[in-house]
Amino acid sequence: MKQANIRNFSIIAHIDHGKSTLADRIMEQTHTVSERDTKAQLLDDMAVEQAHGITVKSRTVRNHYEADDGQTYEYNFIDTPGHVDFSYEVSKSLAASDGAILLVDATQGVQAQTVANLRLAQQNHLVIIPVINKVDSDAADVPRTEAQIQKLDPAFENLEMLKISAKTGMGVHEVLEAIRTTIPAPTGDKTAPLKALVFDYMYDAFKGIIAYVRLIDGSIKADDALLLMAEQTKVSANSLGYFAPNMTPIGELNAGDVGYVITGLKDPQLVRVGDTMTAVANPTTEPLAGYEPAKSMVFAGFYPKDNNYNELKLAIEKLSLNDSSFHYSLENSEALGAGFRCGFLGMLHLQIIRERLQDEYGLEVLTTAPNVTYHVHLNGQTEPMIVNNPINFPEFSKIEYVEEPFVKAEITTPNELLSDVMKLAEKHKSTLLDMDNQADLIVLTYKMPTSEVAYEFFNQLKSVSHGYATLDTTALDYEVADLVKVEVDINYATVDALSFVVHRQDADKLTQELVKKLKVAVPRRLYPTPVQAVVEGKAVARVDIPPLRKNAAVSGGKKSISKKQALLRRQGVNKRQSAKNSIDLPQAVFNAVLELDL
Ligand SMILES: Nc1nc2c(ncn2[C@@H]2O[C@H](COP(=O)(O)OP(=O)(O)OP(=O)(O)O)[C@@H](O)[C@H]2O)c(=O)[nH]1
Repeated sequence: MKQANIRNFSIIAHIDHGKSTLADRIMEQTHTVSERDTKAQLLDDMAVEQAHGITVKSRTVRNHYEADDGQTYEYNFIDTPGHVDFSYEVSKSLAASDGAILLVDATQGVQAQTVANLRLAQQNHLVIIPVINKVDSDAADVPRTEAQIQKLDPAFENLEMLKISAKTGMGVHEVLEAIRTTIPAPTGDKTAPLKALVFDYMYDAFKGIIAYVRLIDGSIKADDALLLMAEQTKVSANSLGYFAPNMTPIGELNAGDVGYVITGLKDPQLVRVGDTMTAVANPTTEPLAGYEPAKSMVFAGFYPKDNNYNELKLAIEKLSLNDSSFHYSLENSEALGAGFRCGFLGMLHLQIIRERLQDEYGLEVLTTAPNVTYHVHLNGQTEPMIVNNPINFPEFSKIEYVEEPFVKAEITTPNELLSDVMKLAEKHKSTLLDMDNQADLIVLTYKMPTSEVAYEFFNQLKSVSHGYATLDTTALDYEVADLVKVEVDINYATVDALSFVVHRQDADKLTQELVKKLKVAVPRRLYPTPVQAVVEGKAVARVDIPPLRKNAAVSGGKKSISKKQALLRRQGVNKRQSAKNSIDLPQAVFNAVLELDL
């Protein structure tokens, strides 16, 4: 394929505006797949994606398009996820594209994520084709949607926009033509030293690490000796090809192409998304700019449930490779043993990783309460202690002060929901920095503690705005905060894995809520079990879990004395045993903490 006949593009859209449906139609109309094969949304085949109805992981698919000018074009479509937790994935896909289709649902109009994704595309200097979708729907308001899009960018002002139905296929041919006529062909030099952007990775149990690449210059042939520049890792191109949408081997990838390289490499630690791939024989001198590594916002402990630590370790390693914004390190808890401290972009990300462990690896994990990274300044120390695990949060008498991270939170909301959204933000310790109009939407800019945004805020925002408001966050600096560690004692023994850190002002309310939940969640025993929440050495909330059976000392009046004595002896044995036994806690106990509105 001549380079002039290649187009690399993405589709960017607000969630549910029809991106996957349009991708399916494009694959059908270019005969990449037959209509029969396009069962329910081909691209969203990951089980979690189907369960959540959202695209999590980016895919790339090569299509061959026979255009109206009589020529055949190679259309590399790079799918992007639509959720805010995954904007990191979006930037990766966009860096590999030359243009983007900005898809807007005519029944909803421009939404916050439309604006946020457009901004990312503009930062990547992509040519943008706005397209209005769902025009077949009775609820569509095409003129209003068109007017909103026109206000987003001066370039769209007098533009005649494409109006389509991804569902019926109407107008999709015009989109295919616009891709050819509007998005530029890649401009690389096939004869220059190899320079390829590794924009994603996948792990395959048999084939090892598979790198997704966009070739900027040069070419790759099977068996070429390659170099991943970040870690100076040498690999061999065991096999290469493209996705159509299944892996399709090919002998050579050239400048401008998007495809995959099977490296055979087994160690996930040696590869990095955003890396530059070059040839050992004739390496490029200048690596590509790559990406900023994604910073974790939320941390939580993952512990194996059924003694399958090694299996869990392997699964977590593979997932972190496949999802470069998911980080982990090893950790230990007295209550739960060996486990992992995992870093996520947000709570939805955490939930999705948990589900992927279950769906793809059959592994259930115990999850501890989420937290952010704190800077703890100890008395007499100049450097702060970096704490991202409540277990390591130092004892209060040693602490001079604590700092927590803040974010700039940009909330885009329809005008009529403004007051509800503002009330919610205020509840989460925010400071309003700015207020602006964009199309028919209001953009509110707040400064907020990261912990307030990262846990439940997004779900609450979705709920008060019926899904119409969206959120975009950028990290700001650390600031002093009044934080305390809450410890949970069960039967007078601290269960370290249940500890969490909260703002002092919320500690009372949250600990009361917590013990109430624990009263139901902690398994009953033969004797009453006290559960208390402790803050700075003082028990601030307490419940007693009732015993499993009637206590011999207070009931069983009709029983004979010897039977009572036997029962008392059994209870005594149980008490002594339990003092020695490590406590076996079900996920329900951890959920009691996870469900708190921290
Ligand atoms: N009426 C109508 N419905 C559509 C059209 N395109 C998509 N839909 C429906 O809109 C819903 C969302 O479509 P998807 O293609 O899954 O949306 P998406 O943007 O890929 O969603 P995410 O992957 O979650 O970002 C589905 O129920 C589709 O059937 C259209 O042109 N007309």
